[in-house]
Amino acid sequence: MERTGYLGPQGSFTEAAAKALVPNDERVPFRSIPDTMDAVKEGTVSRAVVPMENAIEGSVNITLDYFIHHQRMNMAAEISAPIEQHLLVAPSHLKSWDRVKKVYSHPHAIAQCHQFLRTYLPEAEISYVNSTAAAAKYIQENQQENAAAIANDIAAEAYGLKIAQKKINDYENNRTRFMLFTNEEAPFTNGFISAKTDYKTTMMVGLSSDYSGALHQVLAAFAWRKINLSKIESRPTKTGLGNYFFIIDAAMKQDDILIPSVCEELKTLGCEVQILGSYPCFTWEELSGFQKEMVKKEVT
Ligand SMILES: O=C(O)C(=O)C[C@]1(C(=O)O)C=C[C@@H](O)C=C1
Repeated sequence: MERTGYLGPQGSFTEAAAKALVPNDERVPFRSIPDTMDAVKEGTVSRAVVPMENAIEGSVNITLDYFIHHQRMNMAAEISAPIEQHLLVAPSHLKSWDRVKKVYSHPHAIAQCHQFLRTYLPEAEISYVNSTAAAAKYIQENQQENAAAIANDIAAEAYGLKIAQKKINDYENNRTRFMLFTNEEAPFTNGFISAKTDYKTTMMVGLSSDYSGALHQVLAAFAWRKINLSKIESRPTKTGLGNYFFIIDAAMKQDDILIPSVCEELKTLGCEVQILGSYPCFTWEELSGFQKEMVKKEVT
């Protein structure tokens, strides 16, 4: 059985994503995103699931930066999952939830509920912790504190908390993309890959120098081959102000013709190019549908 690390503790969104993506693995919680990724390099686990991007707040920069600068592995699979944030309190604070003095959660969860907090808890101090589930666990362990956590219903159940306010994220259709990283070279399998499975190939591109139209030329290499890009993002190289590289997600599986020829063209332009992974992309809805079907088959 494979061991998969995830941003814990139990009850995090990341745990739910890992459970859907690799249901048969032994899942091991870690206390931070870098710790989860380090565990793969150290061999404690063979793969890691961590949050990558949220529909409201954008990229999880610590994941991207730690991966690029400190812990290079393969991007091996993606799962996107719906995210519903709730305000959780200890049972004794249920009626007085609007008088809590402090709100704990992961920075991304706080950002997803920014307007809610401004409107209903404008005086509350915000305290950032490593994950939504870590916030819920903290409230359970410190019930005397007049405080709340932003987390999901699984965490509410796991830590004996009450949902004081449901669905407090400021925008509907809240989703997060989670990435499975591994050191293994073999292609990812979880038994759910079919001919209909979508793939992405993620590339890191550094421009040779700052000249007008440089990015346009990079994008043209994809455009004339009719390769659809699902995301392009710039991140600092951390070598000086204004120095950036681009992370480009091409909506296709790595092949023998198109992707290698894009790389060649970009290199001819003087760009540095690295392929960070080519991986299947799942949704939580499709995987939980598959898993329900399997349970039904086992029962009948
Ligand atoms: O997995 C969790 O519970 C987390 O706290 C992480 C995280 C994230 O970093 O995006 C995961 C999903 C939600 O978007 C909010 C927080």
